[in-house]
Amino acid sequence: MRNVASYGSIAKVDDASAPFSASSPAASRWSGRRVRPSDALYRNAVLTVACVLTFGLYFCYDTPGALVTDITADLHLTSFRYNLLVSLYSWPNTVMVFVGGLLIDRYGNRKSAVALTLLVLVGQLIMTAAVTLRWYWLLLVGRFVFGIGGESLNVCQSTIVSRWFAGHELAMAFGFSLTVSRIGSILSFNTLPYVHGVVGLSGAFAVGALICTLSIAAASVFVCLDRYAEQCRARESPPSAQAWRYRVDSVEEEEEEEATGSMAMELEDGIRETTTASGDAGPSTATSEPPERPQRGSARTPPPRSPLQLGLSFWLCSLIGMLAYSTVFSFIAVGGDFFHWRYGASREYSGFLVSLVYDISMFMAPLLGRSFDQVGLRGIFLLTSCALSTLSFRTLGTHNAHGNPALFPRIPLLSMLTLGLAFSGVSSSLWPSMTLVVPAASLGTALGVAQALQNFGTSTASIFVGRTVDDFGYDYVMKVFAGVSAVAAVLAVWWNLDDWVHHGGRVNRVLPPEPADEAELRRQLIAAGLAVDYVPLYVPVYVLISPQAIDTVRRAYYRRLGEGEMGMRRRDLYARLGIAHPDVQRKAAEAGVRLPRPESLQRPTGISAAMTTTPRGSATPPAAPIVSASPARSPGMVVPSATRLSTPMASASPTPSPGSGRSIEGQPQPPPLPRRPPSSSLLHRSWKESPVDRSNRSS
Ligand SMILES: NCCCC[C@H](NC(=O)[C@@H](N)CC(=O)O)C(=O)O
Repeated sequence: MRNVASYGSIAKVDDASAPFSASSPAASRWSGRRVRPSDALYRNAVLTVACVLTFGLYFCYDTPGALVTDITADLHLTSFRYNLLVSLYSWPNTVMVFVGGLLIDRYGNRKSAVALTLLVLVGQLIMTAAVTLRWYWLLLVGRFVFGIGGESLNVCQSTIVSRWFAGHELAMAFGFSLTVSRIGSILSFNTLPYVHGVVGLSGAFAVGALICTLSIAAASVFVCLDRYAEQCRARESPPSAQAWRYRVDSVEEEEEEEATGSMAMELEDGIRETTTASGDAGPSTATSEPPERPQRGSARTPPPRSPLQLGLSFWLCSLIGMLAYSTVFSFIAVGGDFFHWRYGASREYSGFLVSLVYDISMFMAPLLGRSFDQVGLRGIFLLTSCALSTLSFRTLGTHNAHGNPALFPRIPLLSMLTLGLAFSGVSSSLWPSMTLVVPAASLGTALGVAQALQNFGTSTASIFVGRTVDDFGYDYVMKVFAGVSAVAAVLAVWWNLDDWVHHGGRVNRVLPPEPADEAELRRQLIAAGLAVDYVPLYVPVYVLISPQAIDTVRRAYYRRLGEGEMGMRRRDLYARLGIAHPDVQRKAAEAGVRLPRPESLQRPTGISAAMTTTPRGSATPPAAPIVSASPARSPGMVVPSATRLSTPMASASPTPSPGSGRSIEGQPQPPPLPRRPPSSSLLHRSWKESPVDRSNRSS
């Protein structure tokens, strides 16, 4: 047996085995309105903790950069040793972050977020111990552990954001996560030198560890929020609904298969689209609750794909990211030196110019993200950003005929503003697009591969810069960077074309609201026959069969026949009394049915009698007089004998009295029906206002 439970405004079929689930109307009545994962407040909380996840990571990542002079001086590090320390974050991640992505797909976001924030903290604590003990090798170990946790944490954050904010909020949510990450970097550069002055190197690293605990707290809160959302979803989505989702997914899959030839991919795409949500209920759902993570072991759950199955679109996107990020990151690493030596800028101004990339990105990321959500065009903007990078590097590596380092003095500032805008565009459009071109079940793997490529590109570019600058100079390096950015732009053209031809331009489209949006979910449940939309069903039926409706139709009918208000009241009265209306009598005569003559009617004193039997002030209108051959049944009531109709003509009265057609003089009478008040309030009003009645009462 199934019953219908309330799902917000949705009536949904639920299993009777859970008669008082927390989502049942009864439970809702007792518990009041519960916070729903689709609430804006809830989703903002999720976004906040998701952003804070990597705050500690970015703060600590830039600690060596912020304290470069102090670290090298305090620990007596050579340039090689320092660079080895810094690059030990990236090198292992040319492989390790790929493994991390696989594990994230395997174990889910909640476990991964906690484990990875812990790993980042452990790495930072090891580094803190290392600088305290002045053990360089331990510093390397710490940076290694920190890097393994950190890059995978980036992947985890991206999968969380894409699952909770899939749809029309995706890019903006990514933008906010980038902003918080940038704030972590900027805070590190701006505060750590002062912190070092107060508490020394160990203290500065310890502050980083303290900030990492903030990220662990964020991970813990995320676990609670995500789990609660999942519980809500489980309560509100019966197993059959889940099964239906997968059925719909496979339909989508078949449609897409023709275009892509990849059945599994589209099945997973469909699952992401129907379960993300942001959540799944996310119901930002939009109402968005987080998308449901496909459960392993489920017969219908598609397995994560191997990287080789991720498709051309993904690989192009990853390559663009690798080229674009590697030039910017490796330029940032040497930017201060570059501006100082090549342009003669002061150390401070050089630092300011370099930091512009992060500063602009911090402000622009959410703005660009919001724009992408509103107008789409992620692919076009990624292409434009790569072109802007090309322009920026090209101008930085251009000199006038006299060998002066700039075509005009403002080149560094303008180029860095351009590069900042380009970097913002790349980071704001690349990651949301990445989540659109890979199936949800393989997102961790895909982002892991992309990050691994990015780390490989950045490490390689850094080595290239180190080996090239001394022999060929910075101009050469800038020109190579411009060339690499141009290649990225060409790949972006290819990527856009491929997406347009094979996938209908999905990366440039405006995404619809979360599928878990309540309205959409209701539509889906109703379409699947799992919910009853009682508003369309119940209200029209009620309206159609209501006494008011019947009376309105009847009145409209008689009005069309030219009956006035008084005539209709008379009809009401005749109907109530069970007396044949003159029209009826005429028709009966025409039909050859003999009706008693109207003159045989006694004065309807029975009306008064009937009224006296109705308590004053009673909400129940006076019942029509019960017609009975037995006066004993209704003492004081005069039976208008020979006036009751038993012929079909009685039905000429649209609202026959309960007693009509049951009493014809000389004929056997059926047992009297129980008294029942007239159902129409209009009839009641007519009755009360009837002048006949008034005259009867006065008599
Ligand atoms: N969840 C954020 C997506 C990554 C943002 C991106 N960072 C990276 O790609 C890191 N691999 C950078 C690093 O090496 O720290 C960014 O735009 O910062």
